[in-house]
Amino acid sequence: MPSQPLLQIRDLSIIDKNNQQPLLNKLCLTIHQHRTLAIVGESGSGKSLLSKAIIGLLPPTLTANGQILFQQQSLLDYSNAQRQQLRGKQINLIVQNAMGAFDPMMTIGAQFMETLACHFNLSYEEQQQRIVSALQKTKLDQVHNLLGSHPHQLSGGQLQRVMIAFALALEPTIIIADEPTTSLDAITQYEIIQQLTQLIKQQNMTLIFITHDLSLVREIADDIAVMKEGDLIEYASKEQLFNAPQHPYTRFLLETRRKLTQRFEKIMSKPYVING
Ligand SMILES: Nc1ncnc2c1ncn2[C@@H]1O[C@H](COP(=O)(O)OP(=O)(O)OP(=O)(O)O)[C@@H](O)[C@H]1O
Repeated sequence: MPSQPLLQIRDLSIIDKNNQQPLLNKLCLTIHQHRTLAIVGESGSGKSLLSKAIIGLLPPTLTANGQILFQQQSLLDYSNAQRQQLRGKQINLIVQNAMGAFDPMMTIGAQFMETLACHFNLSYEEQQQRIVSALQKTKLDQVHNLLGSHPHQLSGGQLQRVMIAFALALEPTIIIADEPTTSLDAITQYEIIQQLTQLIKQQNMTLIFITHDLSLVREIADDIAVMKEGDLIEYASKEQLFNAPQHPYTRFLLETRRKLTQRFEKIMSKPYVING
């Protein structure tokens, strides 16, 4: 039984003001509380633009028409100040390139405290408690050393975990994760996503997860939206989509993945022989 709609997107179009080209076409999507929605689709299909429109970070050369209702409030009618207040605390974005998201001149601890101060009125001790707890939840070691470090002193995996900890510490209603681990190796990627999805469930948050990776989607999603060339072509529960895909493009995506998996399994089942 689906829960309350948290986010309703109605006839959302995004137009390039320079040439009036539509980049997203009258997209309609309802996102329910406490669920994980995966958005999949080929490169350039409009996944990131959709997430930017939700969080209010579209570049000024693009315009959004239609409606984005968050808890019945029309976000496209919000002022910049209202959007800024919502960002981070209510709707939080975790992006792919963690390094670019941090200030290189400030320690992680100082940035964490600054972020919390924007949204909460906490004492120094309360801030520290919240920061350490969020970092530990993402399985980061030596938290105190880490807080004194600058971003360049951390690995890609550590930085991604810190970014997730920032998001969790703000206890947002929705986290949008836009290919958050693409730049990491497969094992670290898998571990981080597992932790992120577990923590999101524990903290009763809603997750929108943007990815190309259908195997990951099968693991973590409740619902799946498939995009192609600015259109939402299919939106269904995971079971429905994997068992009975309706659109030929969705069938093509699933078939391609199945063939790749079969090929991989065939290669792995052969004994390893060194020629020559
Ligand atoms: N600022 C912009 N101005 C004009 N066109 C843009 C802008 N940003 C994105 N686009 C175009 O909009 C389309 C959708 O881009 P978007 O970044 O949302 O794709 P995506 O599905 O997230 O792709 P990827 O998986 O490669 O990240 C693309 O054709 C892209 O070139």
